[in-house]
Amino acid sequence: MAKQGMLIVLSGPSGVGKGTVRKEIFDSDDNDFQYSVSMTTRQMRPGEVNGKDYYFVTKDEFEDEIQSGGMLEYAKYVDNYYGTPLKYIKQSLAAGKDVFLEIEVNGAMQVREKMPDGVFIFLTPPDLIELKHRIIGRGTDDMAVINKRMAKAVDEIKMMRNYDYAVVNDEVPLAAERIKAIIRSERFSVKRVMPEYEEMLGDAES
Ligand SMILES: Nc1ncnc2c1ncn2[C@@H]1O[C@H](COP(=O)(O)OP(=O)(O)OP(=O)(O)O)[C@@H](O)[C@H]1O
Ligand SMILES: Nc1nc2c(ncn2[C@@H]2O[C@H](COP(=O)(O)O)[C@@H](O)[C@H]2O)c(=O)[nH]1
Repeated sequence: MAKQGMLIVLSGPSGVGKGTVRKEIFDSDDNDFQYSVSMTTRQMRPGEVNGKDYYFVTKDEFEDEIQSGGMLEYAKYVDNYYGTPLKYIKQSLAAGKDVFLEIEVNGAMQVREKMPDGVFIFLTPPDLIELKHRIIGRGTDDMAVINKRMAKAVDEIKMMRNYDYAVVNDEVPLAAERIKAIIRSERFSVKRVMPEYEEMLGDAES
C-alpha cells in the first residue's frame, strides 16, 4: 500500500503573496506537490482560468456541494464562498502524493481539526502598510473590497499562533525557500518516516 501523502496548508491574509510564493515553489525543478484547486462563488478575474485558478460556481452549486459532503472545508470570505473539494485531497493523499492547499484562516482551522497531521504554515507580511500596498498594487479589487480585506487581515494575523510555522514574505524567493526548507524537514521527521519510533518515544515520556 502506498505511503499516505503529506498535506501542506499555506494561509495568511489576502494579498500577502500566498499565490505568488506558491507559484515560485511550484516552478522549482524539484517540485512534486499537487495543488488543490479551490471552489469559489466569486467573479472570475481577468486572466483567471476555470479549473486552474479556481472552480468558479454559483452559490446554489456551492451549497449543493456542502450539503452532499463534498467539501473538506469552506468559509465565507468578503461575501463569497471559498472551499476545498474533498475528493481530490483524499485521492491524492491515498496515492502517496503531497498536496498543497492555499486557503484563508477559518478554512485552515477546519482542516486542522480534521487532519491534524498536516503542516500548517502562516505567511505574514512585513507590516500592514506593505500588505495594503500589495492588495492595491495587484489591481484586482475596488477600494470597498480592499478595505474589507484589510479589516479581516488584522484578525487573521492574530491567528498566526495556531499554525506550526510563520514565514515572513519580505522577498518572494526567500519566502519560497523558507517554506521549502520547512517541508523538507517535515518530510523526514521521525513522526512521518518512523511513526513507530514516535509512539515508543511517546510511551517512554508518559
Ligand atoms: N514579497 C513580495 N514583495 C512585493 N510584492 C509582492 C510580494 N509577494 C507578492 N507580492 C505582490 O502582492 C500582490 C498580492 O499577491 P498574491 O495575489 O500572490 O497574494 P495572495 O495572498 O495570494 O492573495 P489572495 O489571498 O487574495 O489570493 C501581487 O501583486 C504580488 O505580485
Ligand atoms: N477557506 C478557504 N479559503 C480559500 C480557498 N481558496 C482561496 N481561499 C482564500 O480566500 C481569500 C480570497 O481569495 P481571492 O482569490 O478572492 O483573493 C484568500 O485568503 C484565499 O487564500 C479555499 O478553498 N478555502
